[in-house]
Amino acid sequence: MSRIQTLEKEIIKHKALYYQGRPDISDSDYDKLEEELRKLDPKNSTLLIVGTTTSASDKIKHDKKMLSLEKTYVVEDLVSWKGNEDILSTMKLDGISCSIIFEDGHLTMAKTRGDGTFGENITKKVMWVSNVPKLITSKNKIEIRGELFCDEKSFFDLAQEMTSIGLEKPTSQRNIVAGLMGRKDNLELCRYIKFMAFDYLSDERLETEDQKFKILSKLGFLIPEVEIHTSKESIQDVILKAREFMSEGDYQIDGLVFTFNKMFLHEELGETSHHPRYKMAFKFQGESKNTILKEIIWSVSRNGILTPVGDVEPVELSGAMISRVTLHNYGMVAANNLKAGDVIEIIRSGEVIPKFLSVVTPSNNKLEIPECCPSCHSKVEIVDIRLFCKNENCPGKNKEIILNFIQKIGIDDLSGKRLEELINAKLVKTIPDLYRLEAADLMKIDKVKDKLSNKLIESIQKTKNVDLITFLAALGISGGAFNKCEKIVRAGFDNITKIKHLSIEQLMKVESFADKSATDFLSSLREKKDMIDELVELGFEFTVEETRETAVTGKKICITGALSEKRPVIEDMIRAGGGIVVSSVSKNTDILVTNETDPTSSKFKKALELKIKIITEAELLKLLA
Ligand SMILES: NC(=O)c1ccc[n+]([C@@H]2O[C@H](COP(=O)([O-])OP(=O)(O)OC[C@H]3O[C@@H](n4cnc5c(N)ncnc54)[C@H](O)[C@@H]3O)[C@@H](O)[C@H]2O)c1
Ligand SMILES: [Zn+2]
Repeated sequence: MSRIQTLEKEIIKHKALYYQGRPDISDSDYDKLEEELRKLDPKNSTLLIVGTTTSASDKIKHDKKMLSLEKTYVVEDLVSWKGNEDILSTMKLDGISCSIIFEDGHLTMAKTRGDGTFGENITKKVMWVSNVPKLITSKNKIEIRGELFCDEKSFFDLAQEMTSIGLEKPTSQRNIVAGLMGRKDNLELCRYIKFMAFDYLSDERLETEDQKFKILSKLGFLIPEVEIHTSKESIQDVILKAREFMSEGDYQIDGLVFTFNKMFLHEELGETSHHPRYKMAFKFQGESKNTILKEIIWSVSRNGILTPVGDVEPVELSGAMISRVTLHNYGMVAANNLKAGDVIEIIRSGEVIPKFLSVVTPSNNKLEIPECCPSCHSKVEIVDIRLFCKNENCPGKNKEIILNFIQKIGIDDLSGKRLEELINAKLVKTIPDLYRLEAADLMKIDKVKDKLSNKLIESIQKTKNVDLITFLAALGISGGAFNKCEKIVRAGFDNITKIKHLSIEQLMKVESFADKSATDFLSSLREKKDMIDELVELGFEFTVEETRETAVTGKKICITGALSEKRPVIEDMIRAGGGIVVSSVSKNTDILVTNETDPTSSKFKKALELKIKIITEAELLKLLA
């Protein structure tokens, strides 16, 4: 058999397994097979197959074909595809696609995508999906398309229920959805599945894509957050947001889907046999590998959540050696019965922290869930899928709060280890305590000599003159990352008094704050008011940098190696020039700043590999001038 024939066979086999929820290989390994075939035979018809043929006896023909999506990993591709048209973005859920038909207001049929032409009848199962309305107000025949998916909390509950009734534990949030849709019994388990709608097909003539989402929402369907983009900057913003969601969100996404907003363009552009030309998926390239989980380490975070990190046998993933992966939360550990010795699949996508994906081979060890906080030993509380230390004075939690502040405000000489010594010596309990420290205090702790303590005090005191956005971002307000605080300050809330008196109405008018995010932000800010007053009393003064239009405006810039000034100083200069500081190099990075001449750092090597512009500090200063 030729290599081409072998690849064709392999691809078809793996597709069939994957769409039944029983993949044999990782997505990145599967993608490599497609890539290889594309190189050998770009027009091979196997590459045009949508999904997999269904072997089910109950096959239903789709009125309109259900296609796959064209994908890219590069922002520039999206921007050139967009041209001057407005495009709309939604998160790309990683579940299985589903079409639901309503006639005379009643749900009459639900089917999978199948091979795009014929789908499998899953009506009985979808009847169990509680967030799918079974009766709607529209009397016409309409078709709703969307994704069936399983969120973290439901996965946790589902895994428990499946074990309790003697079924095999589900392997992953994605696979279990396909698995349940293929089951002949226990249909009630489908009540743990949710549906998110993203397409509306009817005889109605609509002008724009976003009208569809308004209709879907009115009919009672859960819809993804929709944003319309007119510029490259806003596309980059939403990609950044999706990236955050990938590591922190409670359901799985594998990118974003972009669609031309004007419906007449859909007709004009049409479809290939594989995908519509008016849609484009932006995916985060991820590589996954198997490794051994050596130990689960729990630590308490600044919001009191006990987070599990997996210490794994080092493996190389997308050019970096990985020895630690996030195991997300208690729910994930419990639902997957994670324990030392398990062989697990881990993934690293773009700049996202490497994370656990699924268990490949379980070990014989026992699942161990901590009963006490690793820092203060008080009893932990279980809230849904998270373990909490609710002790207000938990030293571990306080250390994380203060350490976050130290790093964000830029007290470079104060390491986590030294902070721990200060906390243990009862010299520091809160952030303001840092600013009350005197040289004599510092000399009480081990190895801190006269000269060093003066230098440390100087570094701390220097940060009292701070850019307002940096200060706010350092406070650790919930939902108050740098880019969010920047939006608030740039919206005219440019002094601390205005910030302290922010109202919910005002905040909701600021870009990217909605009802819930605004409420969360304000209640968290309120808790920190006394501390802000204390810091002001200790002599804090805030500045607001004017941003200027420069040659780096809108550019994503990464720094590596030592520069003549401290990192935060250079970073502030970049931000003041309208640039965006990023922490690692990816395809989306525009510039790497370094004074290295030889590629020693991994960022340097990666930038060379991706042909990203590399400039020196001196050249950066010229661009900022
Ligand atoms: N591991 C394996 O063995 C294996 C085998 C086959 C395929 N795969 C993986 O499957 C993927 C390819 O599958 P595909 O062809 O179904 O394409 P896809 O899943 O990448 O994209 C198409 C689907 O995205 C879904 N979608 C989710 N959110 C959406 C939104 N907001 N708007 C529009 N659509 C949305 C739709 O259901 C649509 O059918 C690849 O990632 C590949 O690695 C893996
Ligand atoms: Zn604690």
